[in-house]
Amino acid sequence: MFSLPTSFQPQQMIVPLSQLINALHSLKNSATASVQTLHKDFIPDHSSFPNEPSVSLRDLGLSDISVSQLDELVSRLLPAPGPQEFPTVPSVWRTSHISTGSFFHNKHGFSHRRLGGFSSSIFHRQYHSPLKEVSTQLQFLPVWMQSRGFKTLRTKTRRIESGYNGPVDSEAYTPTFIKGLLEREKVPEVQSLDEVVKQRNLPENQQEAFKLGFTEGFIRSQAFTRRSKGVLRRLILMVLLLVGIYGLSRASFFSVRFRTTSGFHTAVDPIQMKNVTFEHVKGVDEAKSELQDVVEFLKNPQKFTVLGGKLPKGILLVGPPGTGKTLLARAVAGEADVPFYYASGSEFDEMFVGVGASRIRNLFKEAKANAPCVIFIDELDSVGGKRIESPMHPYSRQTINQLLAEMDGFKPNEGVIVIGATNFAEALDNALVRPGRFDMQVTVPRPDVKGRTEIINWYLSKIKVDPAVEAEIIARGTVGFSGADLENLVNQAALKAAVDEKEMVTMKDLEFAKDKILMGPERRSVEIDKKNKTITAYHESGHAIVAYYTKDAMQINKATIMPRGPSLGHVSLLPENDRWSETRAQLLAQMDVSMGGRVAEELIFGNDYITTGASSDFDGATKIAKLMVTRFGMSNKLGVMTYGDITKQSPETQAAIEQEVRALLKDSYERAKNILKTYSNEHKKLADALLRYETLDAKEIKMVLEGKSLDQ
Ligand SMILES: Nc1ncnc2c1ncn2[C@@H]1O[C@H](COP(=O)(O)OP(=O)(O)OP(=O)(O)O)[C@@H](O)[C@H]1O
Ligand SMILES: [Zn+2]
Repeated sequence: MFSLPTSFQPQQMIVPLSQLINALHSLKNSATASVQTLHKDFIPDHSSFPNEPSVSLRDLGLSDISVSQLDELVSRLLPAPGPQEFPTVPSVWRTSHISTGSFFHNKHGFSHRRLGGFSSSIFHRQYHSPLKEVSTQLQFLPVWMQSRGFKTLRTKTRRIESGYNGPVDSEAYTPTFIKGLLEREKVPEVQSLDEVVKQRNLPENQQEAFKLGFTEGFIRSQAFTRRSKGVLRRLILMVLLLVGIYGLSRASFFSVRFRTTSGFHTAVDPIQMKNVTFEHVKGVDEAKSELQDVVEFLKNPQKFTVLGGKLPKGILLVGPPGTGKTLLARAVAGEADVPFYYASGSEFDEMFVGVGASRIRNLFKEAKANAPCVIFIDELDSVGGKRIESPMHPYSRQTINQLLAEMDGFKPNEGVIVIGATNFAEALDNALVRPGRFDMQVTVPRPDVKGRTEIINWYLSKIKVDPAVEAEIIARGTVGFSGADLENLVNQAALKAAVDEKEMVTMKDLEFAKDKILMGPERRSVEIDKKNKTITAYHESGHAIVAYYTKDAMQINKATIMPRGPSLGHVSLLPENDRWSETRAQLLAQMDVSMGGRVAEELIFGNDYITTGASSDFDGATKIAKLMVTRFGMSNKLGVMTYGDITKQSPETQAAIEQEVRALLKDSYERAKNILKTYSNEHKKLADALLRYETLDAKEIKMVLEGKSLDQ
């Protein structure tokens, strides 16, 4: 397996919001502010969920930060480029999409682009409103610290939704109207920081400090209110139940419900998960084989220890959200056919003294009585995290100690395996990862192309699919998607097919779902005038033509002039594989394709009519050129050397860098122009076809360029 120095692993790069705010403020005040410190300690990325509440740039008092300042900030936050195991974008990186606007804003934070390798790419012409873009984008920043309050519900719901038709949880049986009642909790209540500050009537000089402090605990207090509201709602539910909507036959349902809703449970019920096995977890073969021993042990603990087998008591599953950690833990229990106890770290993190600790005690007591079994603690970092030691979590130390005491308190041959999940092991309290506790770590990475293909196929196998569907094509275009994201993609495609009253899900539906997730919903309703449509058609064809006729460019997947999210149209390219590294030729090709859009506008409509819609393409090209010169050692003049912080270089070096970047861009521009001049006929044909058909896939583009008719 591909293993890298930890410093390259992007999950490490997560920035506490407070630091980010500080950095943003200092950047705002001085162009040279150093934000290097931001590289250090950090919270995990819980990005993939669109419904998270958010704080916008305005809330941070930064609505007037410029795009280039933000860009500067982001580039400093980025880790050194290098081959990255996960072609993922850490949270902060998302702001870079944002700030440069060069790729789509994308709530999932998937990369179309990453340092040290540019994966699948999208080129587009966009509405011109950079600042608006920036503020929409930044809304995702606080997602980092939202993990605690909201994740439980989400995971829980997801757990229920993905129930594998088995008796997963009592809630799986809840009829729709009650489910609705329960689910309303999921809607986040967003309150801007400024509003909060206003409510408190704080003197001016304390406001900033309050904002920072509050940001740290922001979610916590909300989560708390939400929780109490949940209890209320559930009380209503109880009454409904008592009235007998269910009848006495539902007595067992009732008792479970009661325990989990009372807020102070006294007993914990295991979840039997007979029908979840390793078969259900795709694309994480390595993790599965590492866990195989644990399954054997659970099947027969005595035999195992007699043979001298040494097993950890605790296993830590480490990986980004949605990669199947919970599913894997369930599968371990399922494979061994033992009870599975689910708990979420955030459930233990309580405002009241002793509650968290007593929940832990109960959980272990119950589990030990039913050994062999698996205890799964999701979001372990929210109870056992380093950063937890703050006035906002007064009793977390107590809770951690209880957990440690419990883990120390049973012998390996008792057959209790504690599996903890975290997005990121470094966040955990050191005491937790000491021998005899969570001393085995299993990485659950985002799936690679092969894994993604398997996952897509797996979820496709549950629905009616057009036999012509090629999962691999979708997999290639979804670099950075987690298992949960892919499951969502297939669902969305099925939904789309259903809405269109199709018999089965086709490639078009899958592509549609992918674009929707990556770039936001289509905007069919936007009336775009004919002139603008024509410019967009030529712009996008320009990208496509350059990509088509440049040897080292990636293969074209699709071109469209259908507005989506902030863009007016786009061209997407597909890498053959998840690219670990890129050659100089590939980087140059990528730049040329970026240039194609603007050059097309210029050639067709003349210099006076070029639009602002290409700014993002230039940003993209510039970024690549800069990286080639300063990070990849691909410039002859500057040699094989990296220049970390450009502003710290001598004025001569800075000038040299700038000159090199300019030269690269100019050459690239000329190459694109050459191609578009040479193939001006094809360019026109493609633009016409786009105006007529709106969207063209790879095959159709090829036909148009070969002069074949698309109407049959
Ligand atoms: N590798 C996978 N194979 C099949 N399905 C997957 C995979 N990964 C995720 N899924 C789907 O996504 C759902 C959510 O995944 P799961 O809750 O296990 O992720 P997680 O890593 O525990 O996420 P989190 O950190 O957010 O709790 C699963 O129930 C499953 O339906
Ligand atoms: Zn473009």
